[in-house]
Amino acid sequence: MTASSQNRNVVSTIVSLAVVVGVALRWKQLQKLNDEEEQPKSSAVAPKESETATTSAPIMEVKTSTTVLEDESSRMGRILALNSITIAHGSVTGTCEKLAKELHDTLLKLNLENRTIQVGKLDEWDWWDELINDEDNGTEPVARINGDVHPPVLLILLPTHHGGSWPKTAICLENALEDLQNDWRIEKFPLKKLHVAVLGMGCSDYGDNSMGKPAKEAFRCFRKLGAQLYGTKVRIGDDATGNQDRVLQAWIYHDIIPKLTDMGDDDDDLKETEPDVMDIEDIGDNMNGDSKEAHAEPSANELGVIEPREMVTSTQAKALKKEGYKLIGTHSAVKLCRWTKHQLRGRGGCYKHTFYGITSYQCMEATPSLACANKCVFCWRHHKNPVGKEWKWKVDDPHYIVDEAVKTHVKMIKETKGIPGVNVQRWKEAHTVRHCALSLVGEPIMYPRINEFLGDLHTRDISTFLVTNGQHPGAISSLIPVTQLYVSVDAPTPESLIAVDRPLFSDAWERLQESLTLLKDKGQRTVARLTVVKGWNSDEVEGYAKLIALGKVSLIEVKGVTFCGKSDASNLNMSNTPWHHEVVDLVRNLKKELDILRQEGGPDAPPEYDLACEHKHSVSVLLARVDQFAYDSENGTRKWKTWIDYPKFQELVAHREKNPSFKFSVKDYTAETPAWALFGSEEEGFDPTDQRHRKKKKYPKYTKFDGRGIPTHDHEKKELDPKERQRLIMLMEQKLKEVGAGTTVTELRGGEKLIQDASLMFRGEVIVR
Ligand SMILES: Cc1cc2nc3c(=O)[nH]c(=O)nc-3n(C[C@H](O)[C@H](O)[C@H](O)COP(=O)(O)O)c2cc1C
Repeated sequence: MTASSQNRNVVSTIVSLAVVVGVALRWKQLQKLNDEEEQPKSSAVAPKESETATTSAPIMEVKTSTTVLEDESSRMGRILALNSITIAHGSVTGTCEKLAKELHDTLLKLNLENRTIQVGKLDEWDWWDELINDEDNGTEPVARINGDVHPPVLLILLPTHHGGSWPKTAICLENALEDLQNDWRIEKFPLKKLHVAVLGMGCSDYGDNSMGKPAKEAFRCFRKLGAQLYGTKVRIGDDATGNQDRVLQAWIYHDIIPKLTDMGDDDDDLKETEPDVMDIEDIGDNMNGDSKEAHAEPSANELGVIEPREMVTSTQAKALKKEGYKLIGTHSAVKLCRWTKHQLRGRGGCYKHTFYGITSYQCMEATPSLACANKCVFCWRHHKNPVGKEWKWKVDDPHYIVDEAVKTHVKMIKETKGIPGVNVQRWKEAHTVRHCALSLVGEPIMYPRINEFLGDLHTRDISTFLVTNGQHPGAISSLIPVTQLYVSVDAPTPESLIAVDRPLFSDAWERLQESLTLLKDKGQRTVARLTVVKGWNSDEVEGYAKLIALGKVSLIEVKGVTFCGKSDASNLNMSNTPWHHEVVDLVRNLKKELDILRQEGGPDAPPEYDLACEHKHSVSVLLARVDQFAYDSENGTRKWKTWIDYPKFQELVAHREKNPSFKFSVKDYTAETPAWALFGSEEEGFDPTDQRHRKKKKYPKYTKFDGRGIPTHDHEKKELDPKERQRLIMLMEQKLKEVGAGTTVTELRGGEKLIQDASLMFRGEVIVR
């Protein structure tokens, strides 16, 4: 039992249930008064649709009694109010929320007479108070005057979290149900007047039978507490098959609507009879729903089919295409990177150009596996791709994928000809793909024929930058040499890894550690990639250092997260995006921690790293191994060779192809890093052969800003005079009036996003992510 529920019980053991109810009511009112005092006026919430007269459905107005007026600070109506229908969801990544809205819309269209319909998040109610307090705010007399009396209906949508646990957003309900069952002072079937239906969401790819557990538990608890359950089974939607919409429809049309429209004046429901309690253990097998269309897709066994299914469902394909992905075969995709377009227009390349000398306009972003075993909070795909622990889908031919990927990429290049400012010479060269970034979406290393796929790219003289999230150590150890092999290190502790990556594997931390350890013996260039999400994984640098030490990686890339616009599936916003100087600070601290570990010595001591390059434009900094990439110039200054000799790499892999016992290593294909790409250079990692594009050149370049984003220092790093500061403050205030305090994201042609945010107005760049 939780601490909060224990407290509640300690307080309430001194009074009878009747008194508890009274106290609870008063306490709730007092709480609300307190809350009101603490909250600024501007945060007052607008009335819900169902509380206003603006909805098209004939919703009964219930705000007539004194009790309701007393309770007016509450946004949500009472759960046990007669004639109420409450839709409550515990959504974290948006699925249940979306389905709850669809259910709400469907019920509104039914024009159910004399009902209030409300929809909200579970944590908008105090469930203990709601479920023991059946004083319905005076709705009963009003309802009786109007004729029909309907029992309260509660429709719950619950996602599944790790190992079948309830998501944080639903713990409030879990605790209340547990307390209600365990509290000896409460009558036997306290919820007998309540009608309940529960819908579960989960993902069978977790493969641990956890799918829908919270929904099943809720179902059992409500039944134990005497509630009238709609349907004898809990329906469960499955992300892996994308059947959520069908399950919702089955729930609505088979379980909910027949009951809602049937019950009419059926006062039996309100009679204080013993409910028909089904043996709880019987529920188990029936949990998946009783109508065929509500089921998760039938298994291969059921169909007698041996052929595995295709990875991407039609819903997922639609969503991915909408985001600009060109799907290839049944599990691969390419997409034109914004940096490709940037460099074609002479506006600078990506950080891989700065750090490693790739030509961004000859780089193809691709993946042979749209599926992934994580649902990272910063995933720029907003989780529209499938998830899975292991490959269980049809396998396309690797040569077909490479062929189609290149053709599709070149087709997209052709289409860029019309973009203003495209450099014709570069555009022509761009028709030859020279690099492949396998970091687009999903987990490339999951593809069972990844080595053949990579080999095909190498025979076409295409370099390979492969990024894995470290959940498949087996695939890392059997991987052939690639130009650069990355493992994403998204969090420094097991707890933060679960919070940030939201992995399918319960041993995700151990898998990451094993993957990093395997990097030590790969031979070629290896990279630990850190994506900094402010407030999520930006602390505990010591933890990062320990992880990195496991692999003794060649390079450490630290990059600020890119904000990809608001998404149902992500809680990120602009405040999670670090400034470049914050990333630099983190990198300096990381270096210090690595130095400490190195000085401590021992077999796991990391090698020496130093800050080698930066690309301010994409908030990225590179730490490189001194022994592999640094050398002293004649005048004693440190120089770097982080760039790649691509023809040499192709030569080496070709040699290895002929003679598999041939080994080569990092130093065999390094190349000199130009001065403009080095950390601390004037150019901040921006290739001087290109032109940095600044918005209308409206403001001069500033070098320092205060916390609000107002410049404090001019382009020569001199402090601005107070008069100029005042002018800029006024400009910012004016902008704030225009665009508000938050961030607006406008989707531009080609999927780029324009971020409007007053705090960025003096940064001088077009902020397209
Ligand atoms: C952090 C996290 C952990 C999850 N763990 C499980 C799990 O253990 N078992 C399962 O069946 N589904 C699991 N899922 C899948 C969700 O239940 C599923 O994606 C659901 O549709 C999410 O609903 P929501 O978008 O409304 O939050 C998990 C999802 C997340 C984000």
